[in-house]
Amino acid sequence: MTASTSITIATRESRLALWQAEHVQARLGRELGITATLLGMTTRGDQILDRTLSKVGGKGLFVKELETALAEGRAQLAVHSLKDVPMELPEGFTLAAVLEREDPRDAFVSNDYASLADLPEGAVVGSSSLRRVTQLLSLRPDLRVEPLRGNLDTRLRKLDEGGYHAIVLAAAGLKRLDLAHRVRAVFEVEQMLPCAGQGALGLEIRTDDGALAEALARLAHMPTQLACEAERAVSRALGGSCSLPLAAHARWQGATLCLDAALGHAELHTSPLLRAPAAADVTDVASARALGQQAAAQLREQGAGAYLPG
Ligand SMILES: NCc1[nH]cc(CCC(=O)O)c1CC(=O)O
Repeated sequence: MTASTSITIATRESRLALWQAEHVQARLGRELGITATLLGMTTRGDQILDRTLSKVGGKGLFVKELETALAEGRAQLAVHSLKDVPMELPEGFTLAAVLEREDPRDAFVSNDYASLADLPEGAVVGSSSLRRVTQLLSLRPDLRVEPLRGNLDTRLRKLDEGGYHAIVLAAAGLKRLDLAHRVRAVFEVEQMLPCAGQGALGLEIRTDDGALAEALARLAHMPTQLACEAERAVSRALGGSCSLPLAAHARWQGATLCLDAALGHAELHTSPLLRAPAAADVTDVASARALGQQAAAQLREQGAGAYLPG
């Protein structure tokens, strides 16, 4: 790619998606000399607000329309929150780079309470994420967890309208939108293990676009990319479905990647969580994925089979 190259970035139109696309647009210009324009699109995932996404087709709903734009040549690059990207991309598409991760943790957001521990008995907490629901109930079985969908602004508005005592959101999204002041407490990862890829951005392109792949590789942050490879491999090894209450988070200690995975029961949200800690020296994608597969195997040994949807 030359300095005069210009491309189109396909993006969803939520404030967060646009922030992320503009962030990548700025980096393309600054670091690679590539001019990019944005193509905003509405996806099915943005339109379905009344049902839990896992029941209507899951994460893929946020990326399909963007992939169609890539396939038809209306755009060359799609910017995604990595956690919304399915574990297996359709034939013809590839993740060219994963960018350095923002804070991967979940945040406790409330107008009246400083932390989860402060919530009164039986308080109502908003979340539609099975991963968050199972972990919340394992920390505080007395809570009532109620569905909460929509983009970040919508979810905050529903909190402010009084529908919930508190809600749980990704810290990364709130920080990116200058909403960090809404965070009352950040969950330590041991308490509320994040989902695979949380806080990271994934850059998706057509597999046949070799020149763009080569250019984007320079934006990749390898420690994040390998950590996310390990996290995503856990999910892939368990079937890759987003209707699983599955958490996977990896951290570096020197050259060692420390991966934690937690699985809740797909239907009985009060069943105890299964946990698999695993660690290995990781140097490349293959060793990162092997670590994720090892954690998934540990979950299976603990009885994950009975936790997976039938
Ligand atoms: N599922 C929606 C979604 N996708 C990415 C983020 C936040 C940013 C990120 O985790 O990268 C969010 C909001 C949330 O989970 O609270």
